[in-house]
Amino acid sequence: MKQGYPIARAGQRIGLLGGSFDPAHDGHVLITREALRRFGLDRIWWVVSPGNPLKAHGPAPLAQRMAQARRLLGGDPRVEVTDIEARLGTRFTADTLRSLRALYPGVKFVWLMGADNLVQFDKWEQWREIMETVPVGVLARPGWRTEGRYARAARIYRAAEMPFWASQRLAEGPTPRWCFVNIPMSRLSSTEIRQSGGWVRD
Ligand SMILES: Nc1ncnc2c1ncn2[C@@H]1O[C@H](COP(=O)(O)OP(=O)(O)OP(=O)(O)O)[C@@H](O)[C@H]1O
Ligand SMILES: O=C(O)c1ccc[n+]([C@@H]2O[C@H](COP(=O)([O-])O)[C@@H](O)[C@H]2O)c1
Repeated sequence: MKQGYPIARAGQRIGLLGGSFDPAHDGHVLITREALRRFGLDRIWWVVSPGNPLKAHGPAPLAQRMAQARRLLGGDPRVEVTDIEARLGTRFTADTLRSLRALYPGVKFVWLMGADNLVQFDKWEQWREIMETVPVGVLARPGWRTEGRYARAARIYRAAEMPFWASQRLAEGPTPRWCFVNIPMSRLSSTEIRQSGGWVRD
């Protein structure tokens, strides 16, 4: 594997949590720990985005966000903070996933997101390709549980939804498949932290 790219073995179940992490907070840590357990994952990579294609304002510098995310995680060996999108030169998730599949044959990737992202998922570039090629794990977020469950993408792919009690098998088997899990929730958000002055950009 090229330098700077995370290591993974064929057969490993790896969750990908994409985000701006501007800054990372305990809500991210909570959903990461829950996703590991609920979706039966071996590892989770935090895919720190160079910039969300749907957001008009750019985030803090990538290096600053990566360093803060690593400090927050405190060296949990199951979680890796990666700048893989900057390395791959991808911005859209569908492109990132296509590149990762080619780079890591045999690795079982799962795309993870909070319920708020499921609501706007049908606006993402080639979102159907994402659904058709990668299992998707959705984690409850305060204020978004109901909207998430009835989002357009959720309705279109209702037949591919796995029951919560089978969530541990999300990474195995044919796609499309997705699963929504109710978890203990955190109200934290990066927007609120930024607005309260809790994150000063370099
Ligand atoms: N408190 C939370 N509960 C559940 N999911 C969350 C929570 N915070 C973030 N997420 C999820 O983590 C991923 C990355 O989130 P992101 O970096 O955008 O943080 P955010 O707090 O949503 O930021 P912002 O407020 O800037 O939109 C997204 O899939 C998002 O839905
Ligand atoms: O591919 C897309 O069209 C797309 C549109 C919006 C968001 N995303 C991804 O969703 C993840 C969460 O984004 P954000 O900015 O809400 O933290 C992050 O990995 C983004 O690259 C992807």
